[in-house]
Parts: sequence; C-alpha cells; structure tokens
Amino acid sequence: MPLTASQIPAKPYATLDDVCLDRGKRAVLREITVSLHEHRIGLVGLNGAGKSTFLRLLNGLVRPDRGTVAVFGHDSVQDAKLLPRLVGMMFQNPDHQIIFPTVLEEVAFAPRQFGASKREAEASARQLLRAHGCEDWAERPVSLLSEGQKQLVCLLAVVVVEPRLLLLDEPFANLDPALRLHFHKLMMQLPQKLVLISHDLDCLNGFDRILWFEGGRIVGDGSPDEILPQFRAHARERAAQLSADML
Ligand SMILES: Nc1ncnc2c1ncn2[C@@H]1O[C@H](COP(=O)(O)OP(=O)(O)OP(=O)(O)O)[C@@H](O)[C@H]1O
Repeated sequence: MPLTASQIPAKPYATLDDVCLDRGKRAVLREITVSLHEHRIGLVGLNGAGKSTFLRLLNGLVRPDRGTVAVFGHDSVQDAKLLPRLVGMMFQNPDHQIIFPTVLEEVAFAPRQFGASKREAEASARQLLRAHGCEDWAERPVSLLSEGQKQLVCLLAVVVVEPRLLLLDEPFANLDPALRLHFHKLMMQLPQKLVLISHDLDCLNGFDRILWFEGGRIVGDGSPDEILPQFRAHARERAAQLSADML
C-alpha cells in the first residue's frame, strides 16, 4: 500500500554514521548511527552520558574520531565553516557563551557577524527583546542579570539570526517557574528544528522524539510516552543503588 504524506519520513537535517569519540582513554561516544528529522528532539541521560558531546558534534565544535556527521547535507568537518549560519547553539552555562558587557551588544553580535550594519543589528536585537518583554534590559550590564535572565539573553542571542537548527543544552536549568513556562511555550512555537538536552523531563512533553543516552550510546529512541517512563524508572533504580552504596 502506498504511504500517506504523514507517513513519509521528512528528509533528515542531521545524519550521524558510526560515530565514535574518545577523550583521553575514555570512550565518550560509541558507534552512534542516527538520522534526525523531527521538529523537536529531546536528549536525556544521566550525568556524563554523552549528551553535550553529541550536541557539539552537530555544530562542528567537536569532530568525530571515527564516522561522519552531516548537517543539512554538509560534512561537519569538511564544511565546518558553513555550520554557524545554519546551526545556533545555546550553552549549558551562560558564562561560557556571553562575551559582551551589555544585553544589547550580546544580542546584536550574531547579526553583525552575518553582515548587518550596527544599526540594523541593534534594531533586530531591540525588536526581539521587546517581543519577549525585556526591552528595558537592553542597556543593562549582563553581569547584573540573574542566571535565568542570562539564559533568556543567551537564547535570544542565538535565535536573533534565525538559524535552521537550534541546539539547546539544558535551557530550563536555573529558570523560575514563570520563565520555565515561557521558555517551554517558546520552544513549542519556534519554527526552527530543535535538539534540546533537559534533566527536567516534564519540559520534554510535546516533543516529537526522545533519544536516551547511556555510557556514550543511544539506548532508547522513541516518543516521549515510550521513552520517558523507561528512563524515569532507570533513574529511580540508579538513585536506589546510590543510596544503598552510602549505607
Ligand atoms: N574535553 C573533555 N575532556 C575529557 N573528558 C571529557 C571532555 N568532554 C567530555 N568528557 C567526558 O565525556 C563524558 C560525557 O560528557 P558530556 O558532557 O557529553 O555528558 P552529558 O551527558 O552532557 O553530562 P551532563 O548531564 O553532566 O551535562 C563525561 O564523562 C565527561 O567527563
């Protein structure tokens, strides 16, 4: 029987083929073969499972030791220079991302990098800040913002140039309940493809696919309904083990 339109898988925006990556003697990622085509993909796994490293492969920040990574058809090593225009990344720690003293300068940086005049870049930045109810942050020193506010600035500094793929490393950490809800709503509305790491599993409701990492491998791959209960059970088991070890 022919497939209906909704059954035909979309073209993948990222394809990893037999990717392995070591750091020193440690195997950080092992034999990862996966294609990503869903709108919103969540990455889960216990600490040190390899999630952030996987995300960094997708924007060419780290190179595989073996295998290949293609993003929008571009090899992440050969065509690394093309990726910053296509892929935006928000880091786990805002202090690893923010480089300018004021909010306006930070949000206007990427448009400037991609050829906008100072005036155009600042206009785009102000417009985005206004759209998120933080226009009055523009002239503020970033160092005086709270951690959650810094996270929002980091997200806006990435979104402002409308990359086709967004990589977000724990964007919900440090957010108060109001900002968390705002972020979640925003995630669900963004037109970009999204690959997001979160330890807050409730924030992954409504996502199209979950990849569960364990020891540098993908050990679960499916819908949130399928994977999250399994991962929660695994986390509970691990917690019980840790508690037992303390006795
Ligand atoms: N540059 C590096 N040098 C040495 N080891 C590294 C390096 N980068 C990552 N690792 C190791 O690789 C493993 C996977 O790290 P990664 O940050 O990808 O895990 P993660 O799943 O994102 O963890 P977390 O949930 O704690 O952020 C960890 O054991 C980490 O110590």
